[in-house]
Amino acid sequence: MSTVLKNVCKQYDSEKMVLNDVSAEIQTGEFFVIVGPSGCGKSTLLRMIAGLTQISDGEISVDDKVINDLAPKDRNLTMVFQSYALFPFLNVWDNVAFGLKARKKTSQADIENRVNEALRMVNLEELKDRKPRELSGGQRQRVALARAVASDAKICLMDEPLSNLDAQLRIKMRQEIYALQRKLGITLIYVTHDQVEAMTMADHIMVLNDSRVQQVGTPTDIYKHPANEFVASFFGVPPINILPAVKTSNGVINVNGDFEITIDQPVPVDNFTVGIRPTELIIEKTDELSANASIKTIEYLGDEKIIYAKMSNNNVEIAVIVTSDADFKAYDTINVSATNNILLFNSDGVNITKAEDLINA
Ligand SMILES: Nc1ncnc2c1ncn2[C@@H]1O[C@H](COP(=O)(O)OP(=O)(O)OP(=O)(O)O)[C@@H](O)[C@H]1O
Repeated sequence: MSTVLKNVCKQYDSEKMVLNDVSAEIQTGEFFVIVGPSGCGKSTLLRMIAGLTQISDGEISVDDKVINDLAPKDRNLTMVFQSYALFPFLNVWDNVAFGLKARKKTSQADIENRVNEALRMVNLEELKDRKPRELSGGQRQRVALARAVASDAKICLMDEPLSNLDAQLRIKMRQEIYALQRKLGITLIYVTHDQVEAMTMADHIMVLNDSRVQQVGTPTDIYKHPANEFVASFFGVPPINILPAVKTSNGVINVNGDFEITIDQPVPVDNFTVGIRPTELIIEKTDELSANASIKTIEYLGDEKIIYAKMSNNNVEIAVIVTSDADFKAYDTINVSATNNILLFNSDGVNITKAEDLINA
């Protein structure tokens, strides 16, 4: 049982393709996150699943039934928008009950039970008589969530539901949405541009960019085995360092003309780049003559420091994470090297770390 997107495409009028050949399988009961930079087509894809936007080509099916031409109300799903979409003239209770009442299929007693239970689950029982304007952003978001909880839809779609909240509330609501999804066992398809939200909540993540799916996988997969340079750079703060490299001898590569790494895999001959996470770079203070980089700025993050440095060749900038007691300051000259826990990308940006064709070469 699942929601399947098969070669889904979208083109608005004569504009360029907004979504090109999008395919994925979303399992029933999973937390599925669609993530990507602004304008990559996330909301369009969600709206197509909801039936609010027509698809140009391809197929969307739920439990083996194609739903391309089904009206939104017949799709057995509920949607939480970024703007919450609450009715300003209705109080909290009536906002949550609205969809159930409109469907006319549910008895009054059932409506009351479900609305009360939904309000209890999102901790809003006390505020049930208030109007949306008398609520904080987080409370409004909870009303929108309660509405989704009260419906008996098996699939819930959320479009950047936390983007209007401050950082602390976002973390709290993130945990609440995650707990609710687990408790209710619904399929949740969640759109965000925030890689941390994607990483912390998803069972599976779809990464979109340039109108195409870059990768679908678990958070661990996506972080450890990114399909390409884009995915590698999208996840991780600060982002992975992407540096030019050349092969010097078997198993040894020279990075940016600055330092060498011995790796345990065959190395491509032509142009390639290496991806090194900020935790995998090693730095030590040294005198100017033997230095291959100098520190520009340092950010203190409590337990850690992020060191931003400039390599001596090509003005390439790097970010390194060190423990907060490491003794570095701006303008120090340093020697940079790296562990061999790195990624290799070919000239098209495709991840070729441990690629079969290299191993068999
Ligand atoms: N109704 C429309 N008519 C024409 N073009 C549209 C329409 N809706 C969206 N687009 C275009 O489609 C592209 C994808 O938009 P969409 O809103 O799906 O992206 P997004 O990834 O959700 O972006 P954001 O994170 O900024 O909300 C954009 O270039 C946008 O301008």
